[in-house]
Amino acid sequence: MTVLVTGGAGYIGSHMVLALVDAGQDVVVLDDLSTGFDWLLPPEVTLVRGDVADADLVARTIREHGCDALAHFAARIVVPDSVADPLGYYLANTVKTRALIETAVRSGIRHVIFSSTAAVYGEPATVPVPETLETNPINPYGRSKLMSEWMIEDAARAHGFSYVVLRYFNVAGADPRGRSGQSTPNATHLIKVATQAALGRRGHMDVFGTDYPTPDGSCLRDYIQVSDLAEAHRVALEHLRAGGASLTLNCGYGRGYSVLEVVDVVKRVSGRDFEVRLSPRRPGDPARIVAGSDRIRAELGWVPRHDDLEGIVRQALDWEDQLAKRNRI
Ligand SMILES: NC(=O)c1ccc[n+]([C@@H]2O[C@H](COP(=O)([O-])OP(=O)(O)OC[C@H]3O[C@@H](n4cnc5c(N)ncnc54)[C@H](O)[C@@H]3O)[C@@H](O)[C@H]2O)c1
Ligand SMILES: O=c1ccn([C@@H]2O[C@H](COP(=O)(O)OP(=O)(O)O[C@H]3O[C@H](CO)[C@H](O)[C@H](O)[C@H]3O)[C@@H](O)[C@H]2O)c(=O)[nH]1
Repeated sequence: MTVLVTGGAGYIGSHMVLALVDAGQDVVVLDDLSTGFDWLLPPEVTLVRGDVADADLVARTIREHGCDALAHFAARIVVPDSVADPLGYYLANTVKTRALIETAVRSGIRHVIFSSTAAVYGEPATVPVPETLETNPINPYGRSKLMSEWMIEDAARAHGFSYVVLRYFNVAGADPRGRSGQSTPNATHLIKVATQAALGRRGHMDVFGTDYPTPDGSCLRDYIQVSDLAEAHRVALEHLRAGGASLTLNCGYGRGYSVLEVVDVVKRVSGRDFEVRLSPRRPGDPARIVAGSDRIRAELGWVPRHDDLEGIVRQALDWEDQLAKRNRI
């Protein structure tokens, strides 16, 4: 029984690959390397380079590797880009997911784990957000992912596979053993940007919006450490393979930090000061989003081990050192 991991050469997918390999499981990665890196993968893992919408390639990969499960990470992920290029996002995240699920159904995949997002909730009136809250995405990225959730639910009902949809909140940090981390040179994620500023790899950073209805005026987010998230996938897969029911689960810790608080933590942990510009709001950003995390703990027995913002920032800084040592910046 092998797991097909799409987007496995990316930031989060590569941590899932490590979690599976550490647990002694067989994995094959399908990735077009558009934003991923083959050097993030452990040597024992096969990388098939190609597109998730290439039905022949996907069917052949599933057949040749004897895959029973699919973990679908491949996507475009930047909220403001999705506002600028909605049709590109619907193609990458919705149309291609439809094609992939069709091939998976035809090829006999039994279990699907799907990377969804807190962006499906949009601008919730209260936080933390339970999974039962009505979805109401406010940007094309969130809409593109919500449509995929619906397709997976409908296809599972019609074709008899089981699924876990995981709605990630803000993913951060790196593998504690230094094997992977956020490696995109022009990444837009807050903790990556702030650590690059701390290390002098950027001249300054911007805080996008200080007039939000939050305690300090900057946006609130729930930062989940990437190996804790990978572990959630591993236990979700175990649940499905044991015959467990399909589920939709938030992945977060249930506590929000503001952008300004995160910047302070990066300054404190790195011991470096850097220029922070208070800039206008970025399009598509909700003011605050924090996970209700009771359901994943109850349903999967998931126990996070890295719920500590300082530790997450330290891992992100350590990974930047690794990138420099490996000449990857
Ligand atoms: N990073 C976050 O904070 C966050 C939050 C919520 C949800 N997610 C979701 O998690 C998933 C992974 O995100 P990430 O942060 O690791 O991004 P990433 O860009 O590092 O990884 C995406 C991977 O998918 C590959 N890919 C993209 N399109 C492909 C295609 N058509 N065919 C084959 N491979 C393709 C890329 O090369 C890359 O390796 C995405 O589905 C994203 O929507 C991420
Ligand atoms: O240089 C920066 C980068 C970000 N931010 C702010 O920091 C917060 C977090 O921004 P990120 O870009 O790190 O993350 P997002 O909240 O926009 O989105 C992330 O989390 C979402 C779920 O909450 C989605 O799933 C998405 O894929 C993922 O990128 C936002 O308020 C953003 O405006 C800054 O102020 N300056």
